[in-house]
Amino acid sequence: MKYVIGVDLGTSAVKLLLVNQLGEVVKEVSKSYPLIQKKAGYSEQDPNEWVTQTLAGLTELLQHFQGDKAAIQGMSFSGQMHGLVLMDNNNQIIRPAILWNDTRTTDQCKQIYNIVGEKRLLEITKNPALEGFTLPKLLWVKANEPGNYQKAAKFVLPKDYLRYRLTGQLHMDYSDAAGTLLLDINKHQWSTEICELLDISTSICPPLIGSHESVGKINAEIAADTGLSPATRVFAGGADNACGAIGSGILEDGKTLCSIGTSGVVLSYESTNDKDFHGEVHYCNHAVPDAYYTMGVTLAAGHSLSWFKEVVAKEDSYENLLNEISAVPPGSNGLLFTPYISGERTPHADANIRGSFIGMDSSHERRDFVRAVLEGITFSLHESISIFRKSGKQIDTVISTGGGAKNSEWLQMQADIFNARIIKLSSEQGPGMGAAMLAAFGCDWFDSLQACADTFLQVEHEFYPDSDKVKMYQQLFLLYKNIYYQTKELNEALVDYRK
Ligand SMILES: Nc1ncnc2c1ncn2[C@@H]1O[C@H](COP(=O)(O)OP(=O)(O)O)[C@@H](O)[C@H]1O
Ligand SMILES: O=C(CO)[C@@H](O)[C@H](O)COP(=O)(O)O
Repeated sequence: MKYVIGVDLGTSAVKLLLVNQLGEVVKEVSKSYPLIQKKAGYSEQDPNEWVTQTLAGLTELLQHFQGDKAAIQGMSFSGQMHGLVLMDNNNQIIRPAILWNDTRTTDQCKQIYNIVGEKRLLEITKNPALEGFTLPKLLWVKANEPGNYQKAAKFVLPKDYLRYRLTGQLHMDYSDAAGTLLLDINKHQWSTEICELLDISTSICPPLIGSHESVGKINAEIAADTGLSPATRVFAGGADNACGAIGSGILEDGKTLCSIGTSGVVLSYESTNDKDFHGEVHYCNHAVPDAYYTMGVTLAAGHSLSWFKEVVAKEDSYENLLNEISAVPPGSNGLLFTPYISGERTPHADANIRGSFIGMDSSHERRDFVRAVLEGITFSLHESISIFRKSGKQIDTVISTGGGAKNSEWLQMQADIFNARIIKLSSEQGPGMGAAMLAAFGCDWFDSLQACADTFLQVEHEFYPDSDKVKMYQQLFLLYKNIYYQTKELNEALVDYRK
């Protein structure tokens, strides 16, 4: 039997999958690391933690592996997108990574629009200037930490840094580069125009590579430390959402993914890059050669739930907490929640908005709040589904993955709110599975990623919308949508009081 390893460098943890030739997950290991939040709106991580935890994870993954280590033929990566990792001339880390959910860069987004122009930026990158993207972070360091900027020889994204530490080779793949706002997504090359306009040296941009392409072999030292064979081939990998799409079989037009990790994403396959969503959703290169995808992003999806659990039920398991919600009807007995605890991206690109519970009543219990949190997250994702439907896309089936797909009640809620059939695959680890599939394809196990998906991916369960609940949620969604407009001004006024 042959094997590959998929490494998903998430925001909450690195998840490693050992997958055999049949697509079976033989072993799964997860190692978590903290977020560093020095101020409201700031979100950083120490890149060394990613490496330490990945190495510990690989060691654990291989600890009781009985087969021939050389049979583990390939490894690839999926990574949280947009995070800025700055490296000096000696490839040393200059400062902590500034992550995708860090929203300190509103001024830099304005600067990009003033200098490049909104229309030109959309033409080149297909995306608007959003706080979470990498280019505004680079400009923030340039303006606020000139000493660090001067030292910067290269910038990379999180999983590129991890791959570098495992192989000694530095690259960035197209799907992740698409989330930097520096890639000309039609030409598949760094935009010298944007670099020149913003006075950024193109030498800071790393070499580009395809997601399924080989970057070489694992370092001998890393192999010895973890128990891997030094013959293990390493493939570039991709952005977590691109890999999540591959790992969920989103490989042709008409397929839609809902992923609930720390962030939440509704993603749709695009065979071309010529559609115009006016920047309402992100438009990126897929990790599949010559393909694209569009997506709407809820900044704090799973994060809203993990935050709520941390505040009110720290010692409880997710299973216990979510068990309570089946006793609560849709609408959580008159309680609504907006998941804007870190600001929002789709459909409101707004770094200052914050979350609300609306309708709190003395009769409400913890379970009402839990249900309201899940409904609020799902309503937010439904805003992205609505944008896609408005553009003419037919969405009757959605593949659901990520931590949020672990709970059946939540999957049924997705069916009722999206008014679509929800498919749960046998592994909810879409991005890690996608990374494993890129390695399997790179190792020539299959002629195409689709052939790999046909072998690797199995439907475990389907959830169908309940027509009565669909109607209730349609009414509640109208109320939910209104909360943003009713709370926007209040939140602007509260900015000065935040940490
Ligand atoms: N048993 C569970 N049921 C429902 N949601 C869960 C469960 N376990 C974790 N989650 C949610 O999944 C999120 C983590 O998802 P994951 O895909 O691992 O995230 P990431 O890739 O960002 O690290 C948590 O923030 C939590 O909200
Ligand atoms: O910023 C985005 C997409 O634009 C996020 O989706 C990140 O890619 C992080 O993903 P998770 O850690 O939630 O999987």
